[in-house]
Amino acid sequence: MKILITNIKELLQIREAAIDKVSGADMAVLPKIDNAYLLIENNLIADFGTMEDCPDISTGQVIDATGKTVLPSWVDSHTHIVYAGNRIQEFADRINGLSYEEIANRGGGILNSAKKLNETPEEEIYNQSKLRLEEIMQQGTGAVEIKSGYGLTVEGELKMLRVIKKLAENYPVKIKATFLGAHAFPMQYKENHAAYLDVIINEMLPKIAEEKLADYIDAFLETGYFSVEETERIMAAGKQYGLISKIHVNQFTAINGIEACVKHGALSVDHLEIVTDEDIEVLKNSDTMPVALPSCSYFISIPYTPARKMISAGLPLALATDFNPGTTPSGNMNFVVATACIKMKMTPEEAINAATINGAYAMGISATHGSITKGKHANLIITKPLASYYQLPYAFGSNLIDQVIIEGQLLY
Ligand SMILES: N=CN[C@@H](CCC(=O)O)C(=O)O
Ligand SMILES: [Zn+2]
Repeated sequence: MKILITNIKELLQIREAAIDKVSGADMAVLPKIDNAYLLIENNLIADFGTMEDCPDISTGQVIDATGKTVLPSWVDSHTHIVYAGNRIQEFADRINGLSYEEIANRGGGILNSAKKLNETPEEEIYNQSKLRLEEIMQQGTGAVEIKSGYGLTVEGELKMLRVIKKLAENYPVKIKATFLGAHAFPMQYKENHAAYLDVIINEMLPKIAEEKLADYIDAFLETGYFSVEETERIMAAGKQYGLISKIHVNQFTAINGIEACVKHGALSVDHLEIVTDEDIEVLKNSDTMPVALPSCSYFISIPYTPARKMISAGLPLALATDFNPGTTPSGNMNFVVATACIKMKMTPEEAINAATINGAYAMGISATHGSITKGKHANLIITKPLASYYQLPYAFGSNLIDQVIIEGQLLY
């Protein structure tokens, strides 16, 4: 099946030669073709160029994109979209003055979601989660990483990962699964961390590996959650089963966690609301992708990742949503891109690079996703008519997406 998109006003993020990520000053460069066409064949990007060279196709579908922008679909490399129920009461509690930490200390937060998850049947969790997946696909996300971490029991974690597997089987969107058993200590292990690490390493991990349910491993490396040493044990154990780490770190405090993550070859370090000069130095000499989650900063009123400082130091940066019931009940990558421009002072070019090719790197899929490159998967956003692509972050509250193509399939 062929799809030919013609008269594209601006075709963004074209990369003739495949690249895996962009860093530092290169993040400000977003190559594009004006008045372009793009040809899809067998769900892959077969060709693209200026309209002067546009081929005729005798079979297939032609989409006229006059006035519209076409770009790679968003790659959301950090989400928790599989969960049960909601945390609306905690939202109200925060408005009334409680902090995220105070709510967690009262048994709310992650443990609240874990209780709900363990009480809810797998099919019901699937039905709730698929609505969130459908929503983000319509908002232009073509690839998404989904974490476990609301089970915190062997059965609960397996249940979440099975739901993620079923979503991956039933939807065209590219999904990677991350095991996050080390998301919080269940109440009964608060005073016995070693015993819960034993459950993660010796009970959960072997079963997850046996059923091939996870691609990556994660931990919440944070004061009051998992220490540097505990996270190092998790990363090392994951590696034994072929799971590279992607770690929650530096959300509230900087405790030299990034250095440990880099030492263990983490694919990404995520959150980074608090970043020290030493953290930046460590990241400079690594292949680890820093990932910022601006909707989380927005929703719980914590600092934004210091993007300007990091990019000026020559680092790459990826953007993701963190879609979860507690700190970010939104999976809208359009809002993330806009907020990165508005609050983190990233340019539109930097933000789009961060939400496409660098997101793909943070998911381990930049060989196949994240740019307009011949042979890559046809995951595309076709916008409504725009004055220029700057309108995407500028009109931050508008839905500017007209059509979405995921793995060669036109969604609507
Ligand atoms: N910080 C740790 N985990 C999630 C929040 C989880 C929750 O509150 O449910 C996050 O990335 O923000
Ligand atoms: Zn998260």
